[in-house]
Amino acid sequence: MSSEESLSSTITDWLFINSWWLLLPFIMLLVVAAFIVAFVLLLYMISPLISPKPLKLNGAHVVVTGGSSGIGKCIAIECYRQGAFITLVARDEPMPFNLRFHKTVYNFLIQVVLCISVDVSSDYNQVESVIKQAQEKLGPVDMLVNCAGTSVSGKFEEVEVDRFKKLMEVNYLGSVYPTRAVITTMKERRMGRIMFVSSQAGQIGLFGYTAYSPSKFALRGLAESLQMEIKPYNIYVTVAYPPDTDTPGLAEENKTKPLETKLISETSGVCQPEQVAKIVVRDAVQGNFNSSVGPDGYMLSALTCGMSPVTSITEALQQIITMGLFRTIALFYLGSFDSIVRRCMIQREQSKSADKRE
Ligand SMILES: NC(=O)C1=CN([C@@H]2O[C@H](COP(=O)(O)OP(=O)(O)OC[C@H]3O[C@@H](n4cnc5c(N)ncnc54)[C@H](OP(=O)(O)O)[C@@H]3O)[C@@H](O)[C@H]2O)C=CC1
Ligand SMILES: CCCCCCCCCCCCCCCC(=O)[C@@H](N)CO
Repeated sequence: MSSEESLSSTITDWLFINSWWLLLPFIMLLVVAAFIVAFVLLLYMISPLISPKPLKLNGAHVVVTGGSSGIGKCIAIECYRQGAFITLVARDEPMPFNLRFHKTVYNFLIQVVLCISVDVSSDYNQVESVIKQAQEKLGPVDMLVNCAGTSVSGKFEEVEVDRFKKLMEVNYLGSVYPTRAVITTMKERRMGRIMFVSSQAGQIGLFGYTAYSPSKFALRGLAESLQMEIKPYNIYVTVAYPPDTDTPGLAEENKTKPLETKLISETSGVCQPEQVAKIVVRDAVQGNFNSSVGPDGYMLSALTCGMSPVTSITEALQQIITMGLFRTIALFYLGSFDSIVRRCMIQREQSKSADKRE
Protein backbone atom coordinates (compact mmCIF):
# COMPACT_ATOMS: atom_id res chain seq x y z
CA MET A 1 0.00 0.00 0.00
CA SER A 2 1.42 3.40 -0.95
CA SER A 3 1.63 6.06 1.68
CA GLU A 4 -0.88 8.11 -0.31
CA GLU A 5 -3.45 5.30 -0.20
CA SER A 6 -2.94 4.67 3.48
CA LEU A 7 -3.38 8.37 4.18
CA SER A 8 -6.72 8.50 2.30
CA SER A 9 -8.04 5.37 4.05
CA THR A 10 -7.01 6.82 7.42
CA ILE A 11 -8.94 9.97 6.59
CA THR A 12 -12.08 8.03 5.59
CA ASP A 13 -11.84 5.93 8.78
CA TRP A 14 -11.45 9.06 10.82
CA LEU A 15 -14.39 10.70 9.16
CA PHE A 16 -16.51 7.58 9.58
CA ILE A 17 -15.77 7.21 13.26
CA ASN A 18 -15.67 10.84 14.29
CA SER A 19 -18.21 12.41 11.98
CA TRP A 20 -21.27 10.43 13.01
CA TRP A 21 -22.71 13.70 14.24
CA LEU A 22 -23.03 14.68 10.58
CA LEU A 23 -25.87 12.17 10.51
CA LEU A 24 -27.54 13.75 13.51
CA PRO A 25 -30.01 15.88 11.54
CA PHE A 26 -31.12 12.79 9.63
CA ILE A 27 -31.55 10.77 12.82
CA MET A 28 -33.57 13.60 14.36
CA LEU A 29 -35.68 13.85 11.24
CA LEU A 30 -36.39 10.13 11.42
CA VAL A 31 -37.36 10.33 15.10
CA VAL A 32 -39.69 13.27 14.47
CA ALA A 33 -41.28 11.46 11.50
CA ALA A 34 -41.80 8.34 13.63
CA PHE A 35 -43.47 10.47 16.31
CA ILE A 36 -45.74 12.11 13.76
CA VAL A 37 -46.75 8.73 12.29
CA ALA A 38 -47.41 7.32 15.79
CA PHE A 39 -49.45 10.40 16.69
CA VAL A 40 -51.56 10.20 13.55
CA LEU A 41 -52.14 6.47 14.12
CA LEU A 42 -53.13 7.16 17.72
CA LEU A 43 -55.53 9.88 16.56
CA TYR A 44 -57.12 7.43 14.13
CA MET A 45 -57.50 4.88 16.90
CA ILE A 46 -58.88 7.33 19.42
CA SER A 47 -61.15 9.37 17.13
CA PRO A 48 -63.98 6.81 17.05
CA LEU A 49 -63.77 6.59 20.83
CA ILE A 50 -64.72 10.18 21.55
CA SER A 51 -67.94 10.12 23.58
CA PRO A 52 -70.87 12.12 22.21
CA LYS A 53 -72.49 14.91 24.19
CA PRO A 54 -75.41 13.49 26.22
CA LEU A 55 -78.93 14.32 25.01
CA LYS A 56 -81.06 16.42 27.36
CA LEU A 57 -84.36 14.60 27.80
CA ASN A 58 -85.94 17.52 29.60
CA GLY A 59 -88.28 19.12 27.05
CA ALA A 60 -87.27 16.65 24.33
CA HIS A 61 -89.76 14.85 22.09
CA VAL A 62 -89.42 11.06 22.37
CA VAL A 63 -91.39 8.68 20.14
CA VAL A 64 -91.75 5.15 21.50
CA THR A 65 -93.16 2.45 19.22
CA GLY A 66 -94.64 -0.42 21.20
CA GLY A 67 -95.08 2.11 23.97
CA SER A 68 -98.38 0.69 25.22
CA SER A 69 -96.97 -2.40 26.91
CA GLY A 70 -93.95 -4.04 28.53
CA ILE A 71 -90.48 -2.68 27.85
CA GLY A 72 -91.71 0.10 25.54
CA LYS A 73 -94.15 1.37 28.15
CA CYS A 74 -91.42 1.45 30.80
CA ILE A 75 -89.05 3.26 28.43
CA ALA A 76 -91.77 5.87 27.81
CA ILE A 77 -92.33 6.31 31.57
CA GLU A 78 -88.57 6.62 32.18
CA CYS A 79 -88.27 9.34 29.51
CA TYR A 80 -91.36 11.10 30.85
CA ARG A 81 -89.83 11.12 34.33
CA GLN A 82 -86.80 12.84 32.90
CA GLY A 83 -88.98 15.59 31.45
CA ALA A 84 -89.63 14.43 27.89
CA PHE A 85 -92.76 14.88 25.78
CA ILE A 86 -93.87 11.44 24.64
CA THR A 87 -95.57 9.99 21.59
CA LEU A 88 -96.73 6.42 22.15
CA VAL A 89 -97.24 4.28 19.07
CA ALA A 90 -99.06 0.91 18.94
CA ARG A 91 -101.69 -0.81 16.81
CA ASP A 92 -104.38 -0.53 19.48
CA GLU A 93 -104.81 3.05 20.65
CA PRO A 94 -102.28 3.15 23.51
CA MET A 95 -103.61 4.35 26.87
CA PRO A 96 -101.53 7.13 28.39
CA PHE A 97 -99.81 5.68 31.45
CA ASN A 98 -100.68 6.81 34.93
CA LEU A 99 -98.56 9.90 35.30
CA ARG A 100 -99.53 11.13 38.72
CA PHE A 101 -96.74 9.29 40.51
CA HIS A 102 -94.09 10.28 38.03
CA LYS A 103 -94.41 14.03 38.08
CA THR A 104 -91.47 15.68 39.75
CA VAL A 105 -91.77 18.97 41.56
CA TYR A 106 -89.02 20.39 39.38
CA ASN A 107 -91.07 19.90 36.29
CA PHE A 108 -92.62 23.22 35.37
CA LEU A 109 -93.52 22.17 31.84
CA ILE A 110 -96.89 20.64 31.20
CA GLN A 111 -95.71 17.45 29.62
CA VAL A 112 -97.84 15.99 26.89
CA VAL A 113 -98.29 12.31 26.09
CA LEU A 114 -99.62 11.74 22.60
CA CYS A 115 -101.09 8.36 21.69
CA ILE A 116 -101.07 7.19 18.10
CA SER A 117 -102.53 4.06 16.64
CA VAL A 118 -100.75 2.56 13.64
CA ASP A 119 -99.23 -0.72 12.53
CA VAL A 120 -95.54 0.16 12.14
CA SER A 121 -94.91 -2.76 9.81
CA SER A 122 -97.59 -2.58 7.15
CA ASP A 123 -97.38 0.64 5.15
CA TYR A 124 -94.56 3.19 5.11
CA ASN A 125 -96.77 6.10 4.02
CA GLN A 126 -99.06 5.57 6.98
CA VAL A 127 -96.13 5.53 9.40
CA GLU A 128 -94.69 8.66 7.81
CA SER A 129 -98.00 10.51 8.12
CA VAL A 130 -98.47 9.70 11.82
CA ILE A 131 -94.90 10.74 12.58
CA LYS A 132 -95.61 14.00 10.75
CA GLN A 133 -98.71 14.52 12.91
CA ALA A 134 -96.70 13.88 16.05
CA GLN A 135 -94.01 16.35 14.93
CA GLU A 136 -96.65 18.99 14.22
CA LYS A 137 -98.04 18.61 17.73
CA LEU A 138 -94.89 18.07 19.81
CA GLY A 139 -92.08 19.36 17.60
CA PRO A 140 -89.29 17.50 15.83
CA VAL A 141 -88.40 14.08 17.21
CA ASP A 142 -85.27 14.14 19.38
CA MET A 143 -85.27 10.45 20.16
CA LEU A 144 -86.97 7.53 18.45
CA VAL A 145 -87.29 4.25 20.34
CA ASN A 146 -88.10 1.31 18.06
CA CYS A 147 -89.54 -1.14 20.56
CA ALA A 148 -92.63 -2.52 18.81
CA GLY A 149 -91.99 -6.19 18.29
CA THR A 150 -93.21 -9.67 18.82
CA SER A 151 -91.86 -13.18 19.05
CA VAL A 152 -92.68 -16.67 17.94
CA SER A 153 -90.80 -19.67 19.20
CA GLY A 154 -90.84 -23.28 18.11
CA LYS A 155 -88.81 -25.85 16.23
CA PHE A 156 -87.86 -24.71 12.72
CA GLU A 157 -90.10 -27.23 10.95
CA GLU A 158 -93.00 -26.54 13.31
CA VAL A 159 -93.08 -22.75 12.94
CA GLU A 160 -95.71 -21.83 10.36
CA VAL A 161 -94.01 -20.64 7.20
CA ASP A 162 -95.74 -17.25 7.13
CA ARG A 163 -94.40 -16.45 10.64
CA PHE A 164 -90.87 -16.03 9.25
CA LYS A 165 -92.14 -13.22 7.03
CA LYS A 166 -94.34 -11.75 9.75
CA LEU A 167 -91.47 -11.44 12.23
CA MET A 168 -89.21 -9.79 9.67
CA GLU A 169 -92.03 -7.36 8.93
CA VAL A 170 -92.83 -6.43 12.52
CA ASN A 171 -89.39 -6.61 14.13
CA TYR A 172 -87.24 -5.42 11.23
CA LEU A 173 -89.38 -3.36 8.81
CA GLY A 174 -91.36 -2.07 11.82
CA SER A 175 -88.08 -0.43 12.91
CA VAL A 176 -86.99 0.66 9.43
CA TYR A 177 -90.18 2.62 8.69
CA PRO A 178 -90.34 4.90 11.74
CA THR A 179 -86.58 5.48 11.49
CA ARG A 180 -86.90 6.39 7.82
CA ALA A 181 -89.69 8.81 8.75
CA VAL A 182 -87.63 10.76 11.32
CA ILE A 183 -84.12 10.65 9.87
CA THR A 184 -84.32 13.56 7.40
CA THR A 185 -85.41 16.05 10.05
CA MET A 186 -82.80 14.73 12.46
CA LYS A 187 -80.09 15.19 9.82
CA GLU A 188 -81.29 18.73 9.13
CA ARG A 189 -81.19 19.54 12.83
CA ARG A 190 -77.86 17.73 13.24
CA MET A 191 -79.01 16.03 16.39
CA GLY A 192 -80.94 13.00 17.59
CA ARG A 193 -80.97 9.50 18.99
CA ILE A 194 -82.35 6.30 17.51
CA MET A 195 -82.79 3.17 19.57
CA PHE A 196 -83.42 -0.31 18.25
CA VAL A 197 -84.65 -2.83 20.79
CA SER A 198 -83.07 -6.10 19.70
CA SER A 199 -82.61 -8.97 22.18
CA GLN A 200 -79.90 -11.26 23.52
CA ALA A 201 -81.40 -13.57 20.89
CA GLY A 202 -80.12 -10.96 18.41
CA GLN A 203 -76.56 -11.70 19.53
CA ILE A 204 -76.73 -15.48 19.72
CA GLY A 205 -78.96 -17.83 17.73
CA LEU A 206 -80.88 -20.15 20.00
CA PHE A 207 -82.94 -23.32 19.79
CA GLY A 208 -86.54 -22.34 19.02
CA TYR A 209 -85.72 -18.88 17.68
CA THR A 210 -85.12 -19.65 13.99
CA ALA A 211 -87.81 -17.13 13.09
CA TYR A 212 -87.22 -14.59 15.88
CA SER A 213 -83.41 -14.37 16.09
CA PRO A 214 -82.81 -13.40 12.44
CA SER A 215 -85.30 -10.54 12.75
CA LYS A 216 -83.33 -9.23 15.74
CA PHE A 217 -79.89 -9.85 14.17
CA ALA A 218 -81.09 -7.77 11.21
CA LEU A 219 -81.45 -4.73 13.47
CA ARG A 220 -77.75 -4.86 14.24
CA GLY A 221 -76.85 -4.70 10.53
CA LEU A 222 -79.22 -1.81 10.04
CA ALA A 223 -77.89 0.00 13.11
CA GLU A 224 -74.22 -0.36 12.14
CA SER A 225 -74.78 0.84 8.57
CA LEU A 226 -76.99 3.71 9.63
CA GLN A 227 -74.62 4.82 12.38
CA MET A 228 -71.77 5.19 9.89
CA GLU A 229 -73.98 7.37 7.71
CA ILE A 230 -75.36 9.66 10.39
CA LYS A 231 -72.50 10.06 12.85
CA PRO A 232 -71.21 13.21 11.10
CA TYR A 233 -74.70 14.65 11.66
CA ASN A 234 -74.32 14.14 15.39
CA ILE A 235 -77.04 11.47 15.47
CA TYR A 236 -76.33 8.41 17.59
CA VAL A 237 -77.76 4.92 17.32
CA THR A 238 -78.21 2.51 20.23
CA VAL A 239 -78.96 -1.19 19.96
CA ALA A 240 -80.44 -2.66 23.14
CA TYR A 241 -80.05 -6.38 23.87
CA PRO A 242 -82.34 -7.28 26.80
CA PRO A 243 -82.58 -10.81 28.24
CA ASP A 244 -85.99 -12.36 29.02
CA THR A 245 -88.04 -9.56 30.57
CA ASP A 246 -91.21 -9.91 32.60
CA THR A 247 -93.79 -8.43 30.21
CA PRO A 248 -97.17 -9.39 28.70
CA GLY A 249 -95.22 -10.26 25.54
CA LEU A 250 -93.06 -12.79 27.41
CA ALA A 251 -96.11 -14.31 29.16
CA GLU A 252 -97.69 -14.81 25.75
CA GLU A 253 -94.52 -16.32 24.31
CA ASN A 254 -94.10 -18.70 27.25
CA LYS A 255 -97.41 -20.39 26.44
CA THR A 256 -95.89 -22.15 23.44
CA LYS A 257 -92.15 -21.99 24.10
CA PRO A 258 -90.23 -25.24 23.64
CA LEU A 259 -88.67 -26.58 26.84
CA GLU A 260 -85.18 -26.24 25.37
CA THR A 261 -85.69 -22.53 24.66
CA LYS A 262 -86.96 -22.01 28.21
CA LEU A 263 -84.03 -23.82 29.81
CA ILE A 264 -81.43 -22.06 27.66
CA SER A 265 -82.98 -18.60 28.14
CA GLU A 266 -83.09 -19.15 31.90
CA THR A 267 -79.28 -18.93 31.84
CA SER A 268 -79.39 -15.17 31.83
CA GLY A 269 -82.49 -14.91 34.06
CA VAL A 270 -85.59 -12.74 33.86
CA CYS A 271 -85.40 -8.97 34.25
CA GLN A 272 -88.00 -6.43 35.23
CA PRO A 273 -88.99 -4.04 32.42
CA GLU A 274 -88.39 -0.98 34.62
CA GLN A 275 -84.80 -2.07 35.16
CA VAL A 276 -84.26 -2.69 31.43
CA ALA A 277 -85.81 0.70 30.59
CA LYS A 278 -83.48 2.57 32.98
CA ILE A 279 -80.37 1.01 31.46
CA VAL A 280 -81.31 1.40 27.80
CA VAL A 281 -82.52 4.99 28.20
CA ARG A 282 -79.27 5.90 29.97
CA ASP A 283 -77.25 4.34 27.14
CA ALA A 284 -79.30 6.08 24.44
CA VAL A 285 -78.96 9.44 26.18
CA GLN A 286 -75.19 8.94 26.36
CA GLY A 287 -75.12 7.87 22.72
CA ASN A 288 -73.64 4.41 23.40
CA PHE A 289 -73.98 2.10 20.43
CA ASN A 290 -74.36 -0.96 22.58
CA SER A 291 -76.73 -1.37 25.49
CA SER A 292 -76.68 -4.61 27.45
CA VAL A 293 -78.44 -5.74 30.62
CA GLY A 294 -77.00 -8.00 33.32
CA PRO A 295 -73.68 -9.86 33.58
CA ASP A 296 -74.47 -12.34 30.79
CA GLY A 297 -75.55 -9.42 28.62
CA TYR A 298 -72.25 -7.68 29.36
CA MET A 299 -70.24 -10.76 28.36
CA LEU A 300 -72.31 -11.38 25.23
CA SER A 301 -71.84 -7.78 24.10
CA ALA A 302 -68.08 -7.79 24.61
CA LEU A 303 -67.86 -11.14 22.82
CA THR A 304 -69.98 -10.12 19.84
CA CYS A 305 -68.79 -6.53 19.41
CA GLY A 306 -67.17 -7.37 16.05
CA MET A 307 -66.75 -4.19 13.98
CA SER A 308 -69.49 -2.28 15.76
CA PRO A 309 -68.77 1.31 16.77
CA VAL A 310 -67.55 2.01 20.28
CA THR A 311 -68.01 5.30 22.05
CA SER A 312 -65.70 5.18 25.03
CA ILE A 313 -62.08 4.31 25.73
CA THR A 314 -63.02 2.19 28.76
CA GLU A 315 -65.44 0.13 26.70
CA ALA A 316 -62.81 -0.41 23.98
CA LEU A 317 -60.21 -1.47 26.57
CA GLN A 318 -62.69 -3.84 28.22
CA GLN A 319 -63.41 -5.47 24.86
CA ILE A 320 -59.72 -5.82 24.01
CA ILE A 321 -58.84 -7.36 27.35
CA THR A 322 -61.84 -9.63 27.95
CA MET A 323 -62.53 -11.10 24.53
CA GLY A 324 -60.35 -14.21 24.83
CA LEU A 325 -61.50 -14.92 28.36
CA PHE A 326 -65.19 -14.56 27.45
CA ARG A 327 -64.76 -16.84 24.43
CA THR A 328 -63.37 -19.48 26.79
CA ILE A 329 -66.34 -19.06 29.13
CA ALA A 330 -68.69 -19.13 26.11
CA LEU A 331 -67.46 -22.61 25.19
CA PHE A 332 -68.77 -23.89 28.53
CA TYR A 333 -72.13 -22.22 27.90
CA LEU A 334 -72.32 -23.73 24.40
CA GLY A 335 -71.47 -27.14 25.85
CA SER A 336 -74.26 -26.82 28.40
CA PHE A 337 -76.76 -25.67 25.73
CA ASP A 338 -75.84 -28.70 23.58
CA SER A 339 -76.41 -30.99 26.53
CA ILE A 340 -79.82 -29.40 27.28
CA VAL A 341 -80.87 -29.98 23.67
CA ARG A 342 -79.60 -33.59 23.70
CA ARG A 343 -81.29 -34.41 27.02
CA CYS A 344 -84.62 -32.95 25.88
CA MET A 345 -84.43 -34.97 22.66
CA ILE A 346 -83.75 -38.23 24.50
CA GLN A 347 -86.59 -37.49 26.95
CA ARG A 348 -89.00 -36.78 24.09
CA GLU A 349 -88.07 -39.99 22.30
CA GLN A 350 -88.45 -42.00 25.48
CA SER A 351 -91.89 -40.62 26.21
CA LYS A 352 -92.90 -41.15 22.57
CA SER A 353 -91.92 -44.84 22.66
CA ALA A 354 -93.66 -45.23 26.06
CA ASP A 355 -96.83 -43.79 24.50
CA LYS A 356 -96.57 -46.26 21.64
CA ARG A 357 -96.23 -49.24 24.00
CA GLU A 358 -99.38 -48.26 25.92
N1 LIG B 1 -89.98 -9.44 26.92
C1 LIG B 1 -88.85 -10.01 26.59
O1 LIG B 1 -88.46 -11.05 27.13
C2 LIG B 1 -87.97 -9.39 25.59
C3 LIG B 1 -88.46 -8.52 24.62
N2 LIG B 1 -87.62 -7.99 23.69
C4 LIG B 1 -88.14 -7.10 22.66
O2 LIG B 1 -88.63 -5.94 23.28
C5 LIG B 1 -89.74 -5.43 22.57
C6 LIG B 1 -90.92 -5.28 23.50
O3 LIG B 1 -91.22 -6.53 24.07
P1 LIG B 1 -92.33 -6.71 25.19
O4 LIG B 1 -92.36 -5.52 26.04
O5 LIG B 1 -92.14 -8.04 25.77
O6 LIG B 1 -93.62 -6.77 24.25
P2 LIG B 1 -95.17 -6.64 24.55
O7 LIG B 1 -95.83 -7.71 23.75
O8 LIG B 1 -95.46 -6.57 25.99
O9 LIG B 1 -95.48 -5.24 23.86
C7 LIG B 1 -95.34 -5.09 22.50
C8 LIG B 1 -95.70 -3.69 22.11
O10 LIG B 1 -95.50 -3.51 20.72
C9 LIG B 1 -96.71 -3.09 20.11
N3 LIG B 1 -96.76 -3.65 18.76
C10 LIG B 1 -96.62 -4.95 18.41
N4 LIG B 1 -96.72 -5.09 17.09
C11 LIG B 1 -96.91 -3.85 16.59
C12 LIG B 1 -97.08 -3.32 15.29
N5 LIG B 1 -97.09 -4.11 14.22
N6 LIG B 1 -97.25 -2.00 15.13
C13 LIG B 1 -97.25 -1.18 16.21
N7 LIG B 1 -97.08 -1.62 17.47
C14 LIG B 1 -96.93 -2.92 17.64
C15 LIG B 1 -97.80 -3.63 21.03
O11 LIG B 1 -99.01 -2.92 20.96
P3 LIG B 1 -100.23 -3.45 20.01
O12 LIG B 1 -100.33 -4.92 20.22
O13 LIG B 1 -101.40 -2.67 20.43
O14 LIG B 1 -99.80 -3.12 18.63
C16 LIG B 1 -97.15 -3.36 22.37
O15 LIG B 1 -97.24 -2.01 22.69
C17 LIG B 1 -89.98 -6.41 21.43
O16 LIG B 1 -89.36 -5.93 20.28
C18 LIG B 1 -89.31 -7.67 21.91
O17 LIG B 1 -88.88 -8.48 20.84
C19 LIG B 1 -86.29 -8.25 23.71
C20 LIG B 1 -85.76 -9.08 24.64
C21 LIG B 1 -86.53 -9.71 25.64
C1 LIG C 1 -69.50 -15.40 27.80
C2 LIG C 1 -70.70 -15.82 27.08
C3 LIG C 1 -71.96 -15.63 27.81
C4 LIG C 1 -73.06 -16.29 27.09
C5 LIG C 1 -74.37 -16.08 27.76
C6 LIG C 1 -75.44 -16.69 26.94
C7 LIG C 1 -76.79 -16.44 27.48
C8 LIG C 1 -77.83 -16.80 26.48
C9 LIG C 1 -79.19 -16.47 26.93
C10 LIG C 1 -80.05 -16.03 25.81
C11 LIG C 1 -81.35 -15.50 26.28
C12 LIG C 1 -82.19 -15.07 25.15
C13 LIG C 1 -83.39 -14.33 25.64
C14 LIG C 1 -84.25 -13.87 24.53
C15 LIG C 1 -85.38 -13.06 25.06
C16 LIG C 1 -86.33 -12.62 24.02
O1 LIG C 1 -85.98 -11.90 23.15
C17 LIG C 1 -87.72 -13.12 24.06
N1 LIG C 1 -88.15 -13.47 25.35
C18 LIG C 1 -88.66 -12.11 23.47
O2 LIG C 1 -89.99 -12.34 23.79
